[in-house]
Amino acid sequence: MLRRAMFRCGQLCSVEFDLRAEPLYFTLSSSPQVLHHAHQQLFGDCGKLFSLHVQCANRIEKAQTHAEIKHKLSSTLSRDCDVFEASSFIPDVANSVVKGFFIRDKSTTTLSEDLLNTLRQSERVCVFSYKREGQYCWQELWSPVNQVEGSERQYITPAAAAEHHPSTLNIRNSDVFYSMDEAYKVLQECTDIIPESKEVLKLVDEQLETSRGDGFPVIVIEGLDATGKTTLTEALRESLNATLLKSPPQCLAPFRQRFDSEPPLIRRAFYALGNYITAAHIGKESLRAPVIVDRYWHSTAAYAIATAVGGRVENLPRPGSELYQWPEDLLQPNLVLLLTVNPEERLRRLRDRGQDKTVEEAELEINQFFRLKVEEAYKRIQNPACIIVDASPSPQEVLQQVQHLIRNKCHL
Ligand SMILES: Nc1ncnc2c1ncn2[C@@H]1O[C@H](COP(=O)(O)OP(=O)(O)OP(=O)(O)O)[C@@H](O)[C@H]1O
Ligand SMILES: Nc1ccn([C@@H]2O[C@H](COP(=O)(O)O)[C@@H](O)[C@H]2O)c(=O)n1
Repeated sequence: MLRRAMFRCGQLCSVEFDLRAEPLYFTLSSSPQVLHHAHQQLFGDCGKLFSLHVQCANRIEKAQTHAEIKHKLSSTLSRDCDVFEASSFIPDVANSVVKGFFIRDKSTTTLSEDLLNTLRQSERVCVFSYKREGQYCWQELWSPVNQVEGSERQYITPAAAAEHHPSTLNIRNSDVFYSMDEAYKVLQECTDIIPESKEVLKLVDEQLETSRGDGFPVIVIEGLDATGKTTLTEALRESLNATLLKSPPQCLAPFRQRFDSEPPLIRRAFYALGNYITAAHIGKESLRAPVIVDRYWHSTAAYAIATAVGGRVENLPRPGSELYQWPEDLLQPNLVLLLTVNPEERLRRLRDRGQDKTVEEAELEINQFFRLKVEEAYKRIQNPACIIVDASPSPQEVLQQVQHLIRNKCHL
């Protein structure tokens, strides 16, 4: 197999060197180019530098191999190795991103080389190494025996930042699905390796009738975990004499853990299909009574986008991006309410629920960027957009606030 570098001439390349800052951007050229200071810092004076990516035509195998490598790198490499997420892409061109890793090994051991050599024995894994001479740095195909495999030198050439963060380019139909068919295809492609896919597809097939006439209102309650969705949806069910549904629906519960352990392509397709099953239930139930839905497409899209996009909130797709548009073939609710509480109150609620203190604090601290991105993505979703509800007051006050909104917007 021809091994082609992830970082290639003609493409813009990025390395998530520091998650709090912009990625470091560069291109490649066949003539030597002087590195900027920041690039020198990244490449450093340390001994060994590698890039690594999966090259494979089958998207399911590629996603799984990438996830396996990510796990291996983080669990095996010593503290002397830094592993950065890296991409190469064509600016503004959807699905042009090739994802991989950049490894900086400061140790004197051969741990990273041993691991890379093992990975490299797979036809699908390509490893390139970097050499420095003064202010110049270039990449070459890496072979542990001969050190380099005589490929042409490609010099690292500093470049200006891309207008759109690379992780936004591959979201459509990899992280977020905008039609049932696209999500369905992913699970069809998985049936050999994940037998449960067949059962999920069967459940989807059984629920195809999703059209809804002028039935009762459908109200979706969204929000991060521990914002009070369960508490509120139960109270609304009683007070409105409504039917309470969830996405993913109960019939998918036995499969959830299985799909949660899969890479984003497969996991997100599973949740997308869950929404279509819930839509079918909504279609039927809203003929009889108002329907309250605990999480729906806003959650599926917001979590998927926030996970796919590295680093800061500023890296999210811009407001108004088509990535925030509701899928045309998915039943729309009449009202979507987003419960928000400040991080301290959410932490208190998580604690009261009995979650281990250190774990939850670590989660809030480490995932601060993630939480901000999920909340912001929720707010950017359109048609329908969500209405923000301050869920900090007591459960009774939140219920009253929401009942008032439902009366005004849905005339219930
Ligand atoms: N308005 C409120 N004021 C104070 N505590 C609340 C309020 N609403 C819910 N809680 C408490 O906060 C915790 C989380 O609430 P709940 O389980 O309803 O959240 P959730 O959004 O459904 O969470 P998850 O998505 O993780 O299931 C529970 O212990 C609940 O009793
Ligand atoms: N409609 C939905 C609902 C959930 N998800 C995914 O599940 C996670 C949150 O679920 P909870 O049981 O904790 O509420 C979240 O990570 C989402 O990725 C979804 O995609 N779509």
